[in-house]
Amino acid sequence: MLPVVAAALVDGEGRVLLQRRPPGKQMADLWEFPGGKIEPGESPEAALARELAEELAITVDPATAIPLTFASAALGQRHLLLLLYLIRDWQGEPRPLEASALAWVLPQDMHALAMPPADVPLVAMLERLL
Ligand SMILES: Nc1nc2c([nH]c(=O)n2[C@@H]2O[C@H](COP(=O)(O)OP(=O)(O)OP(=O)(O)O)[C@@H](O)[C@H]2O)c(=O)[nH]1
Repeated sequence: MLPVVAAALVDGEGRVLLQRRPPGKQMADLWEFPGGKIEPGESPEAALARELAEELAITVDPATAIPLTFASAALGQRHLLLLLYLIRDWQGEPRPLEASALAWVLPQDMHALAMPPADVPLVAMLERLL
């Protein structure tokens, strides 16, 4: 089981921040929610704040991360459990420290982007929940 946290960072216009995975990595060039693997002993919320600092250079208070939905999907030989949190408040301007690009996208417009298979049901949930 691979536990992963990811963030739906939502701006005042209901757009969600996506980042593009860089060339050379697994699932290169796909658009994903910022986030990553939970380290042993780490809470999901702490992992989320750490990943957002590492990937986007923003500061998030773990207590303000709102559990939104999750995805459960096979990922190679492993099984991915992706916990998606809603984040409406952060400090700093997101910068693509690890991604090749960032984009603010309405959920309804995400269908036009190539995303990991596990994210497809998450997009459908965002359309209904945001
Ligand atoms: N952050 C993120 N990861 C996702 C999404 N959808 C999805 O299948 N994943 C998968 O969940 C895992 C996330 O872990 P990660 O971001 O630390 O993985 P990575 O390969 O980029 O980092 P690594 O080099 O440290 O292993 C990856 O296998 C990634 O492909 C998503 O929307 N956001």
